[in-house]
Amino acid sequence: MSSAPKSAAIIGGGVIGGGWAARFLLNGWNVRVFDPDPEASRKISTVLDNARRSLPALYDRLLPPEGRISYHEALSDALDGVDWIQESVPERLDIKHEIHANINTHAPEVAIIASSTSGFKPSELNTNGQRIIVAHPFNPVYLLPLVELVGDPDHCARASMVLNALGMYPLMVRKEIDAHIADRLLEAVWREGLWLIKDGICTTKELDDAICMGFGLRWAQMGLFETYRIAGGEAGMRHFLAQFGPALKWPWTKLMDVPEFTESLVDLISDQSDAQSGHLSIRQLEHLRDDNLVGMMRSLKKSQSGAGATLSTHEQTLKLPKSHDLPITVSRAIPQSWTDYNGHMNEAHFLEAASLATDQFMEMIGAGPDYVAAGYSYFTVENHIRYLTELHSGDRIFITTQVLQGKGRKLHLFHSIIGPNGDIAATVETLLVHMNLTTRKSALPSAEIEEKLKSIANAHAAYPMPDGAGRHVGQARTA
Ligand SMILES: NC(=O)C1=CN([C@@H]2O[C@H](COP(=O)(O)OP(=O)(O)OC[C@H]3O[C@@H](n4cnc5c(N)ncnc54)[C@H](O)[C@@H]3O)[C@@H](O)[C@H]2O)C=CC1
Ligand SMILES: C[N+](C)(C)CC(=O)CC(=O)[O-]
Repeated sequence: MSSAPKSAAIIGGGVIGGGWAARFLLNGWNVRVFDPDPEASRKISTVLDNARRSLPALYDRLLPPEGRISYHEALSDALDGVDWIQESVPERLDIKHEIHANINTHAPEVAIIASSTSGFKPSELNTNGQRIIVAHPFNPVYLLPLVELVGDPDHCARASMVLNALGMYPLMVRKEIDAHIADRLLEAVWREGLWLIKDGICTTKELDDAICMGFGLRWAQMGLFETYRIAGGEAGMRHFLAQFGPALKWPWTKLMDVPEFTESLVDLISDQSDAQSGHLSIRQLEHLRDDNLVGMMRSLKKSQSGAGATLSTHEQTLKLPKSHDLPITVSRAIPQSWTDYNGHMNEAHFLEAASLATDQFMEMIGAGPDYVAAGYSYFTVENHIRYLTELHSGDRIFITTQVLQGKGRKLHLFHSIIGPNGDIAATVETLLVHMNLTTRKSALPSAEIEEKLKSIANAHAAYPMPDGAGRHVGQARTA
């Protein structure tokens, strides 16, 4: 396969097209946009700004260099030589049919052609023998991994590989159905919600509280069926069904009965929504949503649950840069969540970054997860941090790690955190001791590790002692 950047055509650059553009671009693809709206490039730039401040923050590795984005007045231009075509025009079958007919005329033969449609089936889109599949994403497309794939199995399988490489989670919908899987669920909650408000049972805020304070939190890490299995107690799902099965006959839902879509319903919902969130701009709400999503997804990554497992798999494909110098043990962007009220990276996260560097070094010498599972590891017994220059959200940093001593039970490392200008932003000097995890006592490392460390330490001895090594807080105590 050629290593030239791949390119995607984004047809319709609104909320969803803009999100797709960001997902492709930030994963190194070139993006070619076709949208007749003269405001399209401005709107997409704001989505890109959001994506740049949030997507890299999910990862403890750098994403590939950004691709190039271009805007095209003719559809045929936008489709020139592309590998993927993503249609995200408004959800109207007549508009979709018209644009699909044009796409079909100009699309490269090998390109995947996908529609973002929330609810139309491939059989409704492909009325003239086209080869469009559904690739239904979730907003914000640059952060949320789920994409529902519907249509020709071979095309969906190809699409699936691409989506995995973009850090997404393709879900094959095996049987086409109006509104796919996820949107049917959303639609059920949405319709029920409209009734609850129309009938004056609750306001938009109270309904949102009911989601955010309870089952919304559960659903990010386990779905409906796993959480209800647990809700059945020790007897699990069978007990849950025995208890709540009869409720299916009770009037606990109005699902088949949709409130009439009138001006007064629109006013009721919009006014309540203004009262609930009108004090914040859409941009502020987007930032709040994205920062929360990043925080949640990063913590799901630690437990490898739900979207965290997808994130972790993608992260493993992001390689550290090769170095002919001291080894690079971290290469990443600073997430917003690492900054504090002083508007810069908080002190605690310098240690977190250095701890990631130590973990990477452990992998390099063969003391990674398998070694730990075999009952041995290193424990940190001392750290000394020097904060030299400020770092800010979005800054790209890398860390080099020098072995100052690696003999017997002791391992003495010196991490230099290099900021975006190439300056040393901080140094973290770390002393570790090799441990037997069964006895919880210090012990000699394995012969292989001893050997590896010896050769690294010998090579690193050729470098001068780093500035600041051996420092302590030298402030004299005054009375
Ligand atoms: N908004 C959402 O939450 C989600 C929407 N979707 C689906 O994504 C698609 C797009 O929805 P949104 O982005 O929300 O709509 P939008 O209204 O934000 O954007 C639609 C864009 O298409 C452009 N457009 C209109 N006609 C066009 C044409 N003939 N050629 C090229 N561009 C054209 C418009 O100028 C506009 O920029 C729909 O199929 C929708 O169901 C999917 C997931 C979520
Ligand atoms: C409301 N909606 C049908 C446009 C929702 C979606 O398609 C998915 C989402 O992001 O909620």
